[in-house]
Amino acid sequence: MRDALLSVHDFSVTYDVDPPVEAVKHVTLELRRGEILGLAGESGCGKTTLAYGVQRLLKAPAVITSGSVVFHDASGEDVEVDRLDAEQMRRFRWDKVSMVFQGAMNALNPVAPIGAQLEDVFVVHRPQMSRAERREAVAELLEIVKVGRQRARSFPHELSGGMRQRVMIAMALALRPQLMVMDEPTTALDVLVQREILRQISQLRHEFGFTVVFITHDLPLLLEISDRIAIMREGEIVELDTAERIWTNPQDDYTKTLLSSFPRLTGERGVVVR
Ligand SMILES: Nc1ncnc2c1ncn2[C@@H]1O[C@H](COP(=O)(O)OP(=O)(O)OP(=O)(O)O)[C@@H](O)[C@H]1O
Repeated sequence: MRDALLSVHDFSVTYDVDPPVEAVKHVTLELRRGEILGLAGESGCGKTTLAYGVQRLLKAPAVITSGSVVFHDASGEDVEVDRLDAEQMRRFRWDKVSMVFQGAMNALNPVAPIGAQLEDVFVVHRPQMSRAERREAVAELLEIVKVGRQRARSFPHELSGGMRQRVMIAMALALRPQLMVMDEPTTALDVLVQREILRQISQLRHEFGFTVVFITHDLPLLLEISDRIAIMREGEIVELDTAERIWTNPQDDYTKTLLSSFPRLTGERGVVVR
């Protein structure tokens, strides 16, 4: 199996407004299997556009103006993402990649128990599963994300924000994707809950072997949880290196500025065991 999971080459996105916004400019990067890649940079630098763009999730006025994206599937097959038709793309998004959005926990249906909502993922995407199998899979998922199987009948409003976000992570894990893109997934949560969830994601990716792209402007957080960090500025990746080297020996002036803008709260990295 190849070490690389996703190869992005010369990828550019422009928002075709007046004047046009070149949101992502000639980005080339390779995601490695099993890593947590942090994507950092100020608001508006293009993080979300890049992450959505490589999955072809952008709508007009966004236009992909250059580049290619190849997904190196665990089966050994190379999937050229830009060549997939609509139906292949839909399946690709669910089976290979999953997303956890900012405030995702508010996307749960308020009038349906969380177990039923998780089950729906299997109803739609694994129609061959029996009801009993689905129920068991849901119970397992709720255990994995430490919500507990006994909560399957709970409604979203009966759960805390942290619990609801765990349910969303369970949903993202349901089909065992190879890549999980998390866009500010825990910013709405208090710091302790956030750390706890991140610790768990880090453990889960070892267990399940998925890759994580974690997007945030919270660089100290990324330093704790990421294997590598890409620093984005004005649509470009100005530096990409291990979290260790970004922390101890940043090369780019902008990275240095970003680092110096955060107070050293603990003086040390590694609150999250990687
Ligand atoms: N629909 C749109 N139309 C026009 N410009 C857009 C649109 N969406 C984003 N942009 C612009 O593209 C640039 C990149 O935005 P993007 O949301 O990708 O940045 P970001 O780094 O993810 O920011 P944030 O951290 O605030 O989410 C910004 O200048 C933004 O104003």
